[in-house]
Amino acid sequence: MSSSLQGRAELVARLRELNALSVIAELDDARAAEVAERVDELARELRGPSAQQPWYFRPGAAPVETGDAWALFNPVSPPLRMRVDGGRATGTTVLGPEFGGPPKVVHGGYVAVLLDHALGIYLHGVGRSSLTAQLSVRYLAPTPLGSRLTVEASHSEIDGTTTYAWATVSVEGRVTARAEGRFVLGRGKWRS
Ligand SMILES: CCCCCCCCCCCCCC(=O)SCCNC(=O)CCNC(=O)[C@H](O)C(C)(C)COP(=O)(O)OP(=O)(O)OC[C@H]1O[C@@H](n2cnc3c(N)ncnc32)[C@H](O)[C@@H]1OP(=O)(O)O
Repeated sequence: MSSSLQGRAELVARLRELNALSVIAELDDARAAEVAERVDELARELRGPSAQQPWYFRPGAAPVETGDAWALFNPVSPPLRMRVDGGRATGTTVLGPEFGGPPKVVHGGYVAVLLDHALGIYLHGVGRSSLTAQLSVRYLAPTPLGSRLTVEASHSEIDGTTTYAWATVSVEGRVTARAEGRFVLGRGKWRS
């Protein structure tokens, strides 16, 4: 990664930490307001004309594998980098307190994001870049915060422009959530 992109990645890493600390730090309201003012000072430096789309969508802007740009450079994405190999996509991640729903448990919506993202990267990796048409998630056990999660995705059937695919989230070999879905080949720039 070029040094300028390391700067981008570092900015996002610090923002992630700030997100996490904002939900766990012991702060009274006055101290929280003080910190907010200092964060706003920083934001003022960045305000001004900016693109509508994330910078990493510009052609050639982010020389990293597809999907990694989202994980590395978007501070509200779960930090999940997937590898597609041997008919399967696999990745691992640890989600911090900012992704929490019930105490100590990953919010179900973020679990669905992990599954959908893994499926998107898998389909792109096998040359079938698709949009999610339908996704059904079975939450089999609570997905813990702060533990190493393994995310896997693959497909079961192809029917014309439709791919039926599945993904799982596991912790220590135990599946906590499984998604099955229907994905339709994207049009235009999505069509690979
Ligand atoms: C640096 C760069 C980084 C880049 C990162 C990139 C990776 C990012 C990865 C992250 C990505 C994360 C992933 C995301 O976030 S993807 C974003 C979330 N998904 C969407 O926004 C999709 C919105 N929907 C659509 O655009 C269209 O409705 C689609 C494209 C889905 C279908 O369009 P269209 O209707 O024109 O297609 P068709 O007429 O050829 O139908 C085909 C077949 O499909 C059936 N069908 C259709 N819809 C549905 C439905 N809703 N449920 C069930 N079935 C449905 C339909 O009946 C037909 O079946 P059959 O009659 O043949 O049996």
